[in-house]
Amino acid sequence: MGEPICIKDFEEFAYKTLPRNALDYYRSGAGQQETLANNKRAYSNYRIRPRCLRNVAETDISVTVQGEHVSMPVGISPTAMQRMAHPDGECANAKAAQDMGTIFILSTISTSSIEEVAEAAPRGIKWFQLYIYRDREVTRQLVSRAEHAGFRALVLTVDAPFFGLRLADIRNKFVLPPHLKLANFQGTKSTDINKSKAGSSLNDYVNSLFDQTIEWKDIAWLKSITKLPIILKGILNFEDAIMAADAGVSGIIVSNHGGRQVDTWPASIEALPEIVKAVGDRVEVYVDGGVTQGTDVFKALALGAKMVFMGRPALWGLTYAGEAGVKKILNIMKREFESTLAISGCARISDITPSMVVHKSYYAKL
Ligand SMILES: Cc1cc2nc3c(=O)[nH]c(=O)nc-3n(C[C@H](O)[C@H](O)[C@H](O)COP(=O)(O)O)c2cc1C
Ligand SMILES: CCCCCCC(=O)C(=O)O
Repeated sequence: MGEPICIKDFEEFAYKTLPRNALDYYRSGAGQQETLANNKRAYSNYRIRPRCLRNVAETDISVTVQGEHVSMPVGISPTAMQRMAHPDGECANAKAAQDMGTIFILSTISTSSIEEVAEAAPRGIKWFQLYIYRDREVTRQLVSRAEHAGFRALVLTVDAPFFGLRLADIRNKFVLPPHLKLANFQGTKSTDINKSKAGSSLNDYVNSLFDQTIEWKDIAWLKSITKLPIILKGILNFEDAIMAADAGVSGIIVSNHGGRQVDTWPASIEALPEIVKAVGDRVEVYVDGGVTQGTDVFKALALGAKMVFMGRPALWGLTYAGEAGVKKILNIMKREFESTLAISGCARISDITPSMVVHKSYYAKL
């Protein structure tokens, strides 16, 4: 293969290179993986209706997110255990995002610690993704460490009280390779996913340590222990979006967890419009899942997202060349989005209007 020039090229490289245990963990969706496939396919159900003769000589793709200047509306979603893709793992990913001026979200389940990532990318806009542990002291400490390390927001994942059934991980009896650790928990029982079990060790980990009792009232608890803005990740309908806004969160990531939790949940882009309609002006709305092209970014923004995030593409970039690989991925997305924007008649993001993206049925009806 020559130099990769689109996200699919990086994916193909990773599929040929990564060990089976890691590749299957990264690529899998839940069940028969319909939602996983649909996340991508659903973008093809939308068409861009371009405008012309609108002076696009100079383009600006920067955006303000949670009050901060971000160079492009594409950031990096939290994905666990990135050192299986590259020895520098999350540190390399965060550095690439810093260099590109965009947001990096660190997973609780990372193989580089909060402090290591902060040291690697001190100037980057970093958000910390939080899972709430039954042991609230563990949770409290994660929050406090993220605050001290300069993370600027907490992303509370609300779609994973239990772990989705990912068949390949169960068949492979997934274990984290012995040279790697869950770096935020050195020396505690929360590190224990290196040992072989009957099925995937991930299911055991989540089911025994995450707090399945959390409810809307726990958002108030989280707010009481932090000053950071709270963003809920994993909302897929307007009812929950309204409750999130009522609970005083600062943002929502419309997400089905990359199709990894329950198969046949809607594609994220399908769920986005009803959420934007319900809460668009009250909280910032972002989306992830299946974003692999600049045209996807344009569509998501026209449908009301402020920003999109990508999970797996960054893992494929890491696999290819660590920090440089993720930078290449982000540069490709930047170039593709700039090209889509300008050639469709927009010089800046505020020029994108809802009427510029329609469901494909619009044309069937004409
Ligand atoms: C390998 C992998 C690990 C993930 N780990 C986490 C995690 O630790 N926390 C979380 O909130 N979401 C996690 N996610 C979900 C991502 O944050 C994101 O929602 C999803 O990957 C977006 O879809 P995409 O991969 O098609 O871009 C993970 C996804 C993948 C693929
Ligand atoms: C060790 C448990 C892994 C938990 C969560 C990681 C994740 O969210 C995923 O989708 O995988």
